[in-house]
Amino acid sequence: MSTLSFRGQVRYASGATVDVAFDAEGGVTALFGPSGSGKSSVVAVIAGLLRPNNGLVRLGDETLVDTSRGVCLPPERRRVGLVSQDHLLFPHMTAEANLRYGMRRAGPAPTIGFEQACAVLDLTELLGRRPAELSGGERQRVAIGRALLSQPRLLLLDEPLASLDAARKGRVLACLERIVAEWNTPTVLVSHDQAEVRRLADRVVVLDEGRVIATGAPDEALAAAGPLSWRDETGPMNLLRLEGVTQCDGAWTARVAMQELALPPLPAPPDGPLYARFPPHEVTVAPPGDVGVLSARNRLRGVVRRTVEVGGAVFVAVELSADAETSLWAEVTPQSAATLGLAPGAAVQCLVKTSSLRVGS
Ligand SMILES: Nc1ncnc2c1ncn2[C@@H]1O[C@H](COP(=O)(O)OP(=O)(O)OP(=O)(O)O)[C@@H](O)[C@H]1O
Repeated sequence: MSTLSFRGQVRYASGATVDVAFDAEGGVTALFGPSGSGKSSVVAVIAGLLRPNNGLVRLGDETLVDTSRGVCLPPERRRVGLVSQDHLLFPHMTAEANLRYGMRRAGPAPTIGFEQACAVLDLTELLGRRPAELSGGERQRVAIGRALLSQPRLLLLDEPLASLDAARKGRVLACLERIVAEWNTPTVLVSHDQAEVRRLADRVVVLDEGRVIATGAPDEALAAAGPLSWRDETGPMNLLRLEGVTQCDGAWTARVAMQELALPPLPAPPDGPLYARFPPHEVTVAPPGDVGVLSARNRLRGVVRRTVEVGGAVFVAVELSADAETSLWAEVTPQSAATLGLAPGAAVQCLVKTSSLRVGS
């Protein structure tokens, strides 16, 4: 198993600096962060497309970059399989020829065979087609297959799902899950999608403004990184993984941290993991105990872990009882935070209207 040890500093002429260090020991390591946080710079340094001003990058016992000794291996000698958003398949070659091109770069004792890769990535029907005759998701699967067949010591996936719609995303995600389970090739996944990260990653490195602001298991690292990193395209967003989703008399419910959550109606029984998304400003914080009759059906009990003031609002991280791994953010005014005594250790309940929840994969 190749461990990636990354230390790199890049200073751009624009004044932007990326200064990042992390270790990735097998499994899937996600680089997560908002736009401009430095993810692509780190990928480019690992792949050999960008030489850092200072850096020491090692993969297993091989040194890819050591600026102090003037070492910077060219991309083709790194055995890093890169799949990026603009999957660069050869347009004049069929899917099969693209895949076999990947195999030409493999070492003498391949561990991943052609038929096996086609089966896992669902490519068998597509082999005779050229890239222009494939959908975005199909092209992405061929690109992943080609990278895998080159027997990389490290798979580098740079936002592999970014340009796909929800259905195609689900299909490629399922393929990635199978790849991880089948071969356990050490993988670095770049993403700004929390759900993707939680589903695939063993550990997360959260970047912001060119620095590492948290690392650890997905829930832990994302919670530690604070509300500004818990974003989707619409702004700060909570994301809770739902367990035991069931329907009874037309009402859908699920469990989160051993507590019950009432869900809005779902079109169909879930196929794969489901998440509830809701913005922190949709959460009402109340003291524990009876708060009387309210329209909000969801009352999640927890303990305040920390508070962060951002732009005149107070974001409160609440660790849900019975599962300290799961937390959510509530946004309140400084006045409410003071009145309610929202400080670390305070017991609270978080009221969330069912209609505020968006449920999806
Ligand atoms: N070629 C360049 N010249 C000057 N500045 C750059 C260059 N490439 C990146 N930067 C700056 O370096 C910082 C990190 O950028 P980087 O592309 O690594 O971030 P990112 O997290 O990959 O962003 P995105 O999610 O938008 O791709 C940003 O401030 C960016 O403006």
